[in-house]
Amino acid sequence: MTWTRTGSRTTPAGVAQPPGPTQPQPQPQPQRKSFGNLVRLVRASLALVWSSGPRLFLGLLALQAMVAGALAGQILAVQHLLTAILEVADDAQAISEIVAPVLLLAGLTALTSIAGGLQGHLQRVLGENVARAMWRRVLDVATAVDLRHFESSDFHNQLERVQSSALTRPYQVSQGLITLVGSLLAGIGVGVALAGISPLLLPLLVVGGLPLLLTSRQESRLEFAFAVSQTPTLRLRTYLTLLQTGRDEAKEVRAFGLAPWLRGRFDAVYEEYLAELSTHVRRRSRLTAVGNIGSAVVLAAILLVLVWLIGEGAVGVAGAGAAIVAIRMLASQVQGVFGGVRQIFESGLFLADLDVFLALGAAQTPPEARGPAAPTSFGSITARDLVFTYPGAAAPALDGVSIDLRAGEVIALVGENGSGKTTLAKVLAGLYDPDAGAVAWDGSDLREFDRGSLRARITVVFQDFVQYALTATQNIAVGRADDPVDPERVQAAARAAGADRFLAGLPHGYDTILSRLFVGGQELSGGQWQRVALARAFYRDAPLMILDEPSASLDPRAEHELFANLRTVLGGRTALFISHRFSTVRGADRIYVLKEGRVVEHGTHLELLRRGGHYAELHALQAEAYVAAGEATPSGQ
Ligand SMILES: Nc1ncnc2c1ncn2[C@@H]1O[C@H](COP(=O)(O)OP(=O)(O)OP(=O)(O)O)[C@@H](O)[C@H]1O
Repeated sequence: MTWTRTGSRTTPAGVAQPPGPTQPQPQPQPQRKSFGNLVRLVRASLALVWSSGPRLFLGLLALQAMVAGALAGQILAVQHLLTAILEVADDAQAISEIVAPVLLLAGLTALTSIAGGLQGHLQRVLGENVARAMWRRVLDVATAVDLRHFESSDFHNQLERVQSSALTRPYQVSQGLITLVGSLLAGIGVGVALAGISPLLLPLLVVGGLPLLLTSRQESRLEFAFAVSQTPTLRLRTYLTLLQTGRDEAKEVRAFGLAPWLRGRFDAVYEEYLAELSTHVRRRSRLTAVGNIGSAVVLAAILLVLVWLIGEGAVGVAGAGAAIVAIRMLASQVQGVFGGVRQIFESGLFLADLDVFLALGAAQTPPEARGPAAPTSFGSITARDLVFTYPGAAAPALDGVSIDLRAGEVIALVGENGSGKTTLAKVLAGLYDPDAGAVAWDGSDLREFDRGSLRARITVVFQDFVQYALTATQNIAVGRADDPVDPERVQAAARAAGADRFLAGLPHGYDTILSRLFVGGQELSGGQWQRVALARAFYRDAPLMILDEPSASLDPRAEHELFANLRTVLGGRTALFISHRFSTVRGADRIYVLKEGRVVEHGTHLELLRRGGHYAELHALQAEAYVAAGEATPSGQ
């Protein structure tokens, strides 16, 4: 569904294009809405609401029509009641005449209230249905967009606005429309009743709503501009809240005594927001006051006209009483109509924002253009002249990198912090497309293959792998989330990663939840978690395995076992691993040494040592630490 084209680039063919991940996203502006845009917006919103709950939607419309009829009926009942009361004043015998209008008035009032309550319940359920439909779309986009978007603060601001403001808007458009139609129906009903008393009053009442319409359009623009300007502040506030309430952060906040400092920043950010909010609310209140004063002036004029009509004898006393009730009712219906228009207009501004976000998903490669499935195996992988720059970064993280992997090889990447190892791993895994250069499997560029199938052929263990608050089995089996869980393969993967023994010893074995966040959950140590992450990678069973510092948290014995058995466990699969420990790197078939985004050397451990370059220098620094005087052996040799 396309809402509007605000803020996005438009091709000559008129197709909305979202900004690329490396381009700064345009700051959304409150746009003037053309009538055509509003009609498109209303149509798209209605289609969404209809598809989310047609029966609920029809039910709401029926209730709205019922309320309209009941309101008109109330005016007539009031007029009859007043007439009957005046008759009783003249003739006490006429008291029985009062019963019918009283019962009618009571019945219609009850009907209006019951229908109103029911409407509230239906709206709640329908609103949730629509929200679910919108969540699906937003999550589809959030999980499919290029990883680079997540490096951009503009993207996060937009995502925040979509989640906090835009998701409920399609429903609000429909709700605004229902209110508008309902108020219009009720207004017509009451208007007809009022016209029967005095037709002169009708046009005056409609004019009474105009000041509100004019000011509420301005209010909508103010609201949207405020939401956009406050997104970064609100995100910072949420982040500061997380630091003070998060489980992982709690220990460091205490250890460093950060609470007062964090609270200070939190208060300052909140203070800033509250100050902006006060200014915004003052502006809105001024507009609301102007609109309402305008309406009140018109209403006073109408009442004066009514008094004049009574004086002229054009309206009787009962008619005047009923007219006063009708005027009140009609005034609120007119307000309802204009309120509905305002709601649609305001939602439109937010939906334009949502539209740009959803267009990011539309920019993903469509299924028919995804290319062939990646081959199930390869003879060689070649990366040539890779260049990659993170969005907003001044210098490239990879600057002309070339490496080769042959099937069955174990390749190591080494280099100082920030030299580009992890970035290279992500490009080789197809998570980032290089800005220049290419990665090819047996000569075919990775970009030619269907992304999903390519990812199925690669397994990656990141430095900051995810610790799922799921059972041990699920933590491993998410390695192949699309397949049914195979408990035997889960255990085999755990054995290969050295995780089998401690997982089997947990209170519920492999069914234990690996987090204390949930009842019966159990916490693991950092090294144990790393083995679980390795087991997940082994379970995935892909021909290429990329391991980013897989032994950083392992004890020396576990690390030794992992690398001593690596080739057996790999069973002919190709592995690329990143490590800072030369004891683990030395067994690799080939080592690539990165420095400032470039490969400066490559070869076997011995070749690189003999060369006496960067690798030999780093190796010597690490070796020195072990052979410092008096630490070499227990005997001091
Ligand atoms: N998400 C990111 N956004 C912007 N720049 C990044 C991002 N991640 C890394 N960088 C930058 O890219 C460069 C290479 O980072 P990379 O993580 O690839 O280094 P590395 O060799 O893996 O480092 P380490 O040994 O510390 O893990 C660094 O200058 C880093 O600051």
